[in-house]
Amino acid sequence: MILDLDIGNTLSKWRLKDADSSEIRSRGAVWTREEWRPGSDIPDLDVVEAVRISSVARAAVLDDTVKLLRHRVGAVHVARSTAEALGVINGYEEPGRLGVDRWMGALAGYQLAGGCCAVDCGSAITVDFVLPGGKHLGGYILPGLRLMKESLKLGTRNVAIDPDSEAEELLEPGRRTVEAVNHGIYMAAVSAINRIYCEVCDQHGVALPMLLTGGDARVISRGVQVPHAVWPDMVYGGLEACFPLTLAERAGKMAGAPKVAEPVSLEKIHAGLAFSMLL
Ligand SMILES: Nc1ncnc2c1ncn2[C@@H]1O[C@H](COP(=O)(O)OP(=O)(O)O)[C@@H](O)[C@H]1O
Ligand SMILES: CC(C)(COP(=O)(O)O)[C@@H](O)C(=O)NCCC(=O)O
Ligand SMILES: [K+]
Repeated sequence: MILDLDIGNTLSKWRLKDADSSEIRSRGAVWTREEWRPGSDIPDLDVVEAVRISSVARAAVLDDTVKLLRHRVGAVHVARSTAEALGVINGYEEPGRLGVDRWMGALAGYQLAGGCCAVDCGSAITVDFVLPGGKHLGGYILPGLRLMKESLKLGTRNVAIDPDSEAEELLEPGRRTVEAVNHGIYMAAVSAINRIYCEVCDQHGVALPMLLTGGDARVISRGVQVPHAVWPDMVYGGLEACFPLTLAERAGKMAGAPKVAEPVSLEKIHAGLAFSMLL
């Protein structure tokens, strides 16, 4: 069994993948915390022959995790942001400083779709661009839905956006504090994503496929007008591509990869932008 770990600022996600059949056998998530214990949080390390890790938590969290796992598991692969990988050139001035979850997402997106816009809706919302040919432009970092809400301190932090809400409802003016906050932060997130996408595609003259991942991807997806696909396992896809272990992975297959949505034409993107500038 292969254990894949995606340690984010809020949640540490894990999944067990069958090394022979490439099927996902189980998955889960625990809060990212300082003294995270893989032995007690993740079931049955005895069946695990290899671990792949993407972590943006404090270095000490990763160090402890790796130390614990090395005792129990033969192979532990830790992903790093590098200047180049799998045909993608990292756009950061200091490539190692790009969040490794963003790098994994960009690599997975490029492997799946060629040039792409990779959006990760977690504690932060990140929007990264890779052009056809593999040039990563860099990206944008915004507070995620939960962080935006907590920063307001209006006593609404415990009333989350219902992930099953329809976008039309979430974009209406709120008539209670909690609604005004939820609808405000939702509007901020989806309009920023739509606008960023249009600006960058227009500027670079290419309509890129968009891929969405992260804990808030489903609800944000409903408000994003740009054609896109949701890929909950996108960060794991980067781990698979960087450290291929199964036959399917060596053949370039990433688990749960969605059908890529055809982007709208550049003309439409340009017209939409021109219109929004008039408002
Ligand atoms: N069951 C859940 N528990 C916690 N957060 C959730 C849950 N479902 C959705 N979320 C949202 O997902 C975000 C965490 O998403 P995730 O992609 O795991 O973030 P990170 O990678 O930063 O840890 C939270 O900030 C919250 O807005
Ligand atoms: C931007 C992030 C905080 C997003 O993390 P997440 O919301 O997925 O927990 C993470 O990718 C990170 O710590 N990045 C380092 C800074 C950078 O990418 O420039
Ligand atoms: K994120």
